[in-house]
Parts: sequence; structure tokens; C-alpha cells
Amino acid sequence: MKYVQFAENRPFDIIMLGRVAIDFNPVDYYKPLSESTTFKKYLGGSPANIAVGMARLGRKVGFLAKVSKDQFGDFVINYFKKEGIDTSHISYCTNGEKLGLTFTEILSETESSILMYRNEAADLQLSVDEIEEDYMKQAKAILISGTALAQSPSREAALKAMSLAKKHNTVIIFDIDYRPYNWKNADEIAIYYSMVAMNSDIILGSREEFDLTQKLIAPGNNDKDTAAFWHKHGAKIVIIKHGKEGSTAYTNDGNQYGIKPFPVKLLKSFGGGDGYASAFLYGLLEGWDMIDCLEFGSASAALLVASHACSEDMPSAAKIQEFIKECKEKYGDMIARV
Ligand SMILES: Nc1ncnc2c1ncn2[C@@H]1O[C@H](COP(=O)(O)OP(=O)(O)O)[C@@H](O)[C@H]1O
Ligand SMILES: O=C(O)C[C@@H](O)[C@H](O)C(=O)COP(=O)(O)O
Repeated sequence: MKYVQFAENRPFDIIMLGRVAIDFNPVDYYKPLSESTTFKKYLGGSPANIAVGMARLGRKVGFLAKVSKDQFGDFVINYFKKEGIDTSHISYCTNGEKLGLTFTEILSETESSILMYRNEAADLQLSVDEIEEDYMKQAKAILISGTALAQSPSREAALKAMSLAKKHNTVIIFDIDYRPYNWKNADEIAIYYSMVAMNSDIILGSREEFDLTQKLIAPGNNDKDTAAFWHKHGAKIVIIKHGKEGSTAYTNDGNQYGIKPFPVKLLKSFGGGDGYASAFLYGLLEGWDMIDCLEFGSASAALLVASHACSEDMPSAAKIQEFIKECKEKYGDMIARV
């Protein structure tokens, strides 16, 4: 069953809109961030991680972003080029805005947190002038990352991209991606998140992120009611993620597909969502059945939470398939499909 129809014969499988940043993950982890002294630098930013994930799976990826005019901006653009991601619509800021930096704390296998430095963040300078229709219409899908809605002019740029995607029958994917930084208040979050969610074909988020999105229009935190609400507004697929408890996809034909997380030795508790999104969307673009898309996404997510990096450790399709095979051989039907 295909729940979304991707236009064929377009140069890009997906164009991402949102932040490109840098992660500094502690090498001396399993201690408080304040005590870590050595960090490894990785390309970061949830949409950027997803872009790397999809590129490594062989998909053609474009990106709409602003980066800082400094060595960090050069680093991320060169990294994208190395990964085969189109950078023609990534431009430098001109007023000294800085690339977002994320210092992660890996306190224990199960406790992680992220400290984001996002004052005058470069990514929030993306403007409507940089959202070109000729670029947009080359994509089968666009992914809007929720943090892009936190401030103007990025907010209006994202809404313009959404409108152009609608005009060209481009699949709209909304990764809610809530980060408290840069948001003024809960009402603004709900207003702009729900505006995009109402126009999206696929919505991905955690329970908390859906609660924030529908706070003004659909209170309540029952997953089935949440999915039904967004289906009523046109969503084809609603994915609600529950961390180590797994995730469920609710489709607009009334079906639901649950997948348990793959058993893995956790190194950090973040990064799963980016691996999940990239591999799940790859499966959709391949035309796979829903449960197979979920299994692929869940497997990639497990590999990511077992890794030190996010972008750098995005797996190939072969690696994900091998991991799924090993898990099935080792655990039998361990991957319960609920
Ligand atoms: N401890 C874990 N073991 C295995 N897989 C996990 C674990 N934690 C998360 N995942 C996988 O990563 C996915 C996304 O994680 P989640 O924390 O829900 O989203 P995000 O990383 O976006 O906050 C989960 O649905 C699950 O498939
Ligand atoms: O999104 C950011 O700016 C930080 C990410 O680069 C970082 O790797 C992270 O937090 C991943 O988030 P998740 O996949 O949503 O857990």
C-alpha cells in the first residue's frame, strides 16, 4: 500500500530546510559536560544529519540553509559536498551570524543532554528571497525541520517553501524537531507548528512534540486521537516516536504499524531520530511496505544510538540490512511488530 505518491523524474529525491550546525561530542564521556575536556567535532543539526543519512543511502539530496561566513561554515559546506549533497542553495550569512553549536553531554548509557549555543544562529537568517521556485520544483519531497519556524526570517522562508511544495505536488514532510532554544513561548510554537502540520503529508515527532503542536487546537495526548486529528487535516502518515519504547506509524486508511526498537548496546540516547527519519524516508522512496520502512528506520536509529556520532556514523543500506539480519538470527522474532 502506497500512502504518498512521489512525483517521478525530478532531480532531487528530497530538499531539506533547516539548520546545519556542528556537534561537539565528548570523547571522555559518561561524565558531566562540565568535566569533559576532549570533544570530537561532527557536522550536526537534525536536518543536516538526516541529509547525510539519505545521501549515504544513495538518495539525491538538496538543502536550503544559511551558514556562518567562517571556518565552521566552510567545514559544513565541504562536508556536504563530500557526501554528494547539493550545496547550490546554501549561502553564507553577511552580518556575522554564527553556526549553531551543540555540546552534548553523555552522562551515562541512558542519560544524555545537549547544550545548544544558538545566539544569532546563522540558520535562522534563511530568507524568502533564497527560496527559489525553480529549485523547489526539482524535488520529489521537502522536509521542513520545526526549529526553522522559531524565528523570522527563517519562519517565512519555511512557509514559502511549504506553499511552493503544495503548488508543485511535492510531498511535504514535517519533522517537528522541537528544541526550546530560540522560541519565545508555547503559543508561538503551537501556531507555527500546527500551520505546517496542517499542510504536511508526513509528520514525525515524539509525544511531547505533538502535544506542543496541537496545544491550541486539539488537546489530549492519546496517540490514536492525535493521528486521527492530523489525518483529518490531510496527513497521510503520522509517526509518533517513543524513544526506547519504539514507534508507531498511523496511516490515513485507519491502519497502524508499530515497531519495537532493535536491541543494541546504547552509547548515547540522542541521534536515533535522525537515523530513523533518513532510513524510513529512504524506504518510502523505494516504495516499500510501511512496516518495512519502519523496520529500516528503527534499525538505523538503533545503530545511531550505539555510535559516538550522528552524521559521521550514518549507515549504508547494506549495513542496516546486515544489522537487521543479525538481529533476526540472534533474537528470532525479537523485533515484535505490534
Ligand atoms: N535505547 C534505544 N535502543 C534502541 N533504539 C532506540 C533507543 N532509543 C531510541 N531508539 C530508536 O530511535 C528512535 C527515535 O528515538 P526518539 O528518542 O524517539 O527520537 P529523537 O531521537 O528524535 O528524540 C526510536 O523510535 C527508536 O527506534
Ligand atoms: O539537532 C541538533 O542541532 C543536534 C543534533 O546534531 C544532535 O546530534 C542531536 O541532538 C540529534 O537529535 P535526535 O536525532 O533528534 O535525537
